[in-house]
Amino acid sequence: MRAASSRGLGVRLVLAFSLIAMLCALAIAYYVTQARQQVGADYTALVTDVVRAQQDPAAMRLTLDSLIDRPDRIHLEQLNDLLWRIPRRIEGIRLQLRRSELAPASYDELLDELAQVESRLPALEAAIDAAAEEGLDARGGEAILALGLDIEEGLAWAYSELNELLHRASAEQRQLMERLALAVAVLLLLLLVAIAAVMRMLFHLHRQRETMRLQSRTDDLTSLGNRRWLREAAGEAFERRRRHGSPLSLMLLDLDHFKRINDAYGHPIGDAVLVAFARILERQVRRVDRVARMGGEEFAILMPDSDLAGAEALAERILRATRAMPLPGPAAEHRLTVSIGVVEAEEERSFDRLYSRADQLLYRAKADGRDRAVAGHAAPSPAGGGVAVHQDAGVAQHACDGESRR
Ligand SMILES: Nc1nc2c(ncn2[C@@H]2O[C@H](COP(=O)(O)OP(=O)(O)OP(=O)(O)O)[C@@H](O)[C@H]2O)c(=O)[nH]1
Repeated sequence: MRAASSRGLGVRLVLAFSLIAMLCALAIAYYVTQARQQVGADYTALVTDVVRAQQDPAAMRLTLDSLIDRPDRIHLEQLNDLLWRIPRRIEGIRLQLRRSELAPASYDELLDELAQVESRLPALEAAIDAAAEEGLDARGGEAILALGLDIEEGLAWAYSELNELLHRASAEQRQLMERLALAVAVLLLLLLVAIAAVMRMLFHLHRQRETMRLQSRTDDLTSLGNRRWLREAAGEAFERRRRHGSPLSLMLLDLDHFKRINDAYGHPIGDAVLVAFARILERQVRRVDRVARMGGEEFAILMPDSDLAGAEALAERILRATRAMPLPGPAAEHRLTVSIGVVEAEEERSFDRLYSRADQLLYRAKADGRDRAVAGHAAPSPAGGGVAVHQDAGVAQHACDGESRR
């Protein structure tokens, strides 16, 4: 009974713990994935734009070189295209930087440089327009080259610094997120450990309570159930009888002249006899029967699904087994006998009333000479003194056997 309920709680605790552990594992996995994706996505977009923008100074340098080598209208147009594209790129990067998590102090200088580049663009644009209208002479070419190189240099420096800043920030943020993820994982792990400890404690408490409950229902000497345990078992048996109408019998057993064993061989031998008798009873009964020590040298057997005839048959076997029972140590020569009262539940609905009837029959068995079972119906006699007893023939025969052995 104890093992089953402890196992039930154990299974429930393990299931609950597994569920919590699974949820924690899912939460960690989700958090780490999200954190990584988030960081990567933010800087990837900005870095991509910066890398694209870095092509502008390179293109500017190339176009200027081509223009100097071979002054041609097409190079002027290419420069014009660049002048149209550069401010848009700068504006896009400026917006993204301001929206980013980067500290403004880390990129303000770079934005200043880009602003200066932007401020130089109209001059270059004017020089290109002039060259386009009036033709490119040596002075115009030098002016375009000087202005263009200035812009190219500013852009190249600003974008390269920006690129480095983004890589550094990205690496730092990734590291930070990894540390955060680790911290969360450790916290969750600690939480799991705490939950496991609480569950373990609950499980132990439950087992302890079960053990105490069991101890309070167990007879220390024989390890049989005690009176309280039998009363509870009887409650269930009466309930089953009420629901299914199945028979229910009770047998009370009291060892005969047990005091003599104690007096002759000492209390420890008396204890050993009680234990040996308990084992005899356990061997004789069915699995559904409930054997208890009611106290002293008195025992009881509750027999669910057993009518009076079945109970008498069991009493008969017990009488025989008790007589044949070898007693321990110095008491080996001594023969033990037992007196038994057997009843089947009738109108009564409580254990106490059933017990009281069985006790009356046990009393009769003792009074009639011991080493016998008296079974049947016992009720206060009309005169109010004794008990009315129906005896089964077989059991009555044993009573005679018992008498003849004296
Ligand atoms: N060794 C031992 N003796 C016990 C225990 N509990 C009760 N007894 C003894 O059992 C004896 C019961 O004596 P009685 O009530 O006179 O009954 P009896 O000698 O069996 O005589 P009848 O019942 O009339 O046949 C007493 O000596 C108690 O001390 C126990 O746990 N161990």
